[in-house]
Amino acid sequence: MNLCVALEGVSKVYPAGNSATGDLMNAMGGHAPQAGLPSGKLAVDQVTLTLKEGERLGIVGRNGAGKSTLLHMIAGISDPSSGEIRINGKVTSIMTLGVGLRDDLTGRENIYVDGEIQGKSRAEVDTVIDQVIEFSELGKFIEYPVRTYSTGMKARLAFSMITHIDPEILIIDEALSVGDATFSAKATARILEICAKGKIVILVSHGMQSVRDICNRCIYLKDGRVVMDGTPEVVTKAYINEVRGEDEAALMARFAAHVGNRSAVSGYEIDTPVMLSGDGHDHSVRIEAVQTLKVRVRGAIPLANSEAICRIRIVRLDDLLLFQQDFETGAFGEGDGAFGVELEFAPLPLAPAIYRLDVELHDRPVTGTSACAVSSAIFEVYSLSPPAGGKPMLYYPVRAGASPA
Ligand SMILES: Nc1ncnc2c1ncn2[C@@H]1O[C@H](COP(=O)(O)OP(=O)(O)OP(=O)(O)O)[C@@H](O)[C@H]1O
Repeated sequence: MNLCVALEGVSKVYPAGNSATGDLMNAMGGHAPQAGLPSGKLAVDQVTLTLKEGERLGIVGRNGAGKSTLLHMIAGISDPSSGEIRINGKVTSIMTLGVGLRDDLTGRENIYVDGEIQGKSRAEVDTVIDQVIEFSELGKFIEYPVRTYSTGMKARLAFSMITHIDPEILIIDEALSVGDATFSAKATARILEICAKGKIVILVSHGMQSVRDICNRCIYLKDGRVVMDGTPEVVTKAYINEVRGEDEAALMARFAAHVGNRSAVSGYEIDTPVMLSGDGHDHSVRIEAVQTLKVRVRGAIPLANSEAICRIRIVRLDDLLLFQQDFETGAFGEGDGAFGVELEFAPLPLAPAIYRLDVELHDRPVTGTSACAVSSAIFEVYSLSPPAGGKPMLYYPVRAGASPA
């Protein structure tokens, strides 16, 4: 028998109101319902695809693109709303590793139960059980109830069980992201072994490297549609570039909204903060890592308030708070309601990336989050000797040149 998976115009619509997320996604850009399809969330849209023996398909796409829905239909867990799925061969699916395990049974007992579900006799399971246990690296834990296992241990057991039953068509959803790096490498090698025997594998993963390592074909799913079908190298590269472009634009837009000086209460003002290196030069835009940095803040508070607080924060582009300190403005008062605060980092303990400096004025020691005045600036920390592996993309939404407002 020639193993084969064939999808012809397969669509899936989740009825409206089935999930809050589904409704929201729909409202934010779901497609208009196709003729003959019920209204609701169109999760998979007219997918036509044929997989032959020896093909290892990776499916990539953003959250909510329809990857799991597509896999569930191929695995027979749910039916398409329209279209046809033909399958030659026995489908074995690992949807979420460890979910099918019985918590009250030991690891060993679970292997027998799973064998029975797969149609194996106890004697047949006996011939592979030692290999399964060895592969799982669970040691003595194999005799303990599964409820005592960590998520990673459950994943190892489930993966070991599944790959020792010679699946014909193996469907894996994110399985390889579970477990430690060593086991994940072993799991990848095991899948390659299965593939070498000419089987069909369908893998959904957010790990582009897993897709490149395991698959020889890849589709990019976007809003339920196949927008690209090609080699894993080409498709994953195109996907990463597109996602990165969208993420960078979204992140910069988010940050840009925070940049500038704003005064919410009259009398409270902050000038754009100045950043100085150890030699006194202005480095407000680009600062070299591991150098001394001074932050100089100037502004005004009402003369009558000696309790005002100036809060300085440094936030990384992904919103991670890295530094926060409150200063009494009164103690630094320069008369006429003007205040000045200076802060020195010697050296600056920030890795190369894009950051935001927030300065807030509060009329008294901070109790809530509302400030009387705020000033924010974006800056880049760079290194003349960047670590191997390139720049972390999330932290680099723009090239050098972002300037404080
Ligand atoms: N049971 C359901 N009822 C209603 N809508 C659903 C249901 N399951 C999924 N959806 C919606 O269908 C769309 C596709 O979901 P799906 O889980 O297939 O995407 P995915 O690509 O696997 O996402 P992720 O990468 O986050 O797992 C999403 O908009 C999701 O909200």
